[in-house]
Amino acid sequence: MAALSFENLSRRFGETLALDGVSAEIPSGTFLALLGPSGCGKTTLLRQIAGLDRPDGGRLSIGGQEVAGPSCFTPPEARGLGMVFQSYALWPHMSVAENIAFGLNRLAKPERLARVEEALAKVGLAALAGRRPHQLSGGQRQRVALARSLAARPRVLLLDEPLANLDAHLRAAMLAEFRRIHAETGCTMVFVTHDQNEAMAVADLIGVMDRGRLEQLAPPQEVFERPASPMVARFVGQGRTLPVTVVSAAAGRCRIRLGGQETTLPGTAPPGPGWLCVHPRDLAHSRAMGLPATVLECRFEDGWHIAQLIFDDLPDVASLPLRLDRAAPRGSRLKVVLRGGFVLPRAEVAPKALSPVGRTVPA
Ligand SMILES: Nc1ncnc2c1ncn2[C@@H]1O[C@H](COP(=O)(O)OP(=O)(O)OP(=O)(O)O)[C@@H](O)[C@H]1O
Repeated sequence: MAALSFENLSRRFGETLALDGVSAEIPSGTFLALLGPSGCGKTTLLRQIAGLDRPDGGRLSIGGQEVAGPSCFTPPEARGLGMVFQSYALWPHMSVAENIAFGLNRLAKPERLARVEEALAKVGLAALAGRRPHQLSGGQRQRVALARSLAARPRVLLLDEPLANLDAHLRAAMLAEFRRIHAETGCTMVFVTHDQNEAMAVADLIGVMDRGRLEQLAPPQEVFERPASPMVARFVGQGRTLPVTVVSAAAGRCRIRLGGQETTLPGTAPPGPGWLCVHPRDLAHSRAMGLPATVLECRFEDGWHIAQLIFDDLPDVASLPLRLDRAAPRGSRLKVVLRGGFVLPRAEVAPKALSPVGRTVPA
């Protein structure tokens, strides 16, 4: 159990700034998930915490102790961390219990055996202690790897895509397991994943990264509902950003004009150009008034009919998805109302790119 502190942490690989001045305070006992597009720096940050790599600048502290900085570097083995990778790295010639005991040689035998027993019980594998890794399923091997890390009672547990090799059902089961173990141990956990749903389901805090920067650090719901930047809005939960005009703003609410209609939504934008950040749940089919649109296509997904719509009065928007109870034929006409969204400031920028369907897309 230890807090993590990053102070202007940077790491460069040639031309690539893999970490670009990352600063954050992660309270002890947090379950932190790092999210972001491929190459944004998640693994680089995890490796810095682990001590597998040195920063070029800035400081990193674990439990209030500086472990990396201009004049200090604590090696991985002295940081009190556990790591679980997507490759479980178990010794094939050792039993489950021996694999878990492997890193505990410094302890007296009775203490070692007690730790192994406790760790096996925590991950629900007590009955399989004598088996070899090849006699286990993928999920069971993952549990052994987790038990091995837990047995050392780490201050911080680092999980690098730990579920990547498991099928969907096992992933869900292991996620629940991580959450339970986190609650039981109070261990600070840092979880790197490509899967947003996974991150949202388990984490107390989500760190969204982009091009080496920490764009937002906040609880899952806040990242979803109050994105700190257009990048976060687009990256999380199939979010979209629509160019709007902010007519007025006060007390955390913005009056916006969209497609000739005005509405008031939460946001941080001053009057002028804005981005309206929306998720599919923010759009609803309306029988009365709303923005007129045409159905481009409709498909069945996750129990919904998802219609892709082109809006008459939003020429700068390529198409937006709308959840419907019933299928809507291509070319049919609908009206759509906004049920939510968040408004961010928009800097006047760059020429707009052409989308594949020939409509302009917001930059
Ligand atoms: N050892 C290295 N040498 C050169 N470039 C590196 C090295 N390690 C990472 N990079 C670069 O640094 C950037 C960040 O990489 P990193 O592995 O941290 O990204 P990531 O967010 O974990 O990506 P992914 O989701 O694809 O695993 C990338 O552009 C990557 O190519």
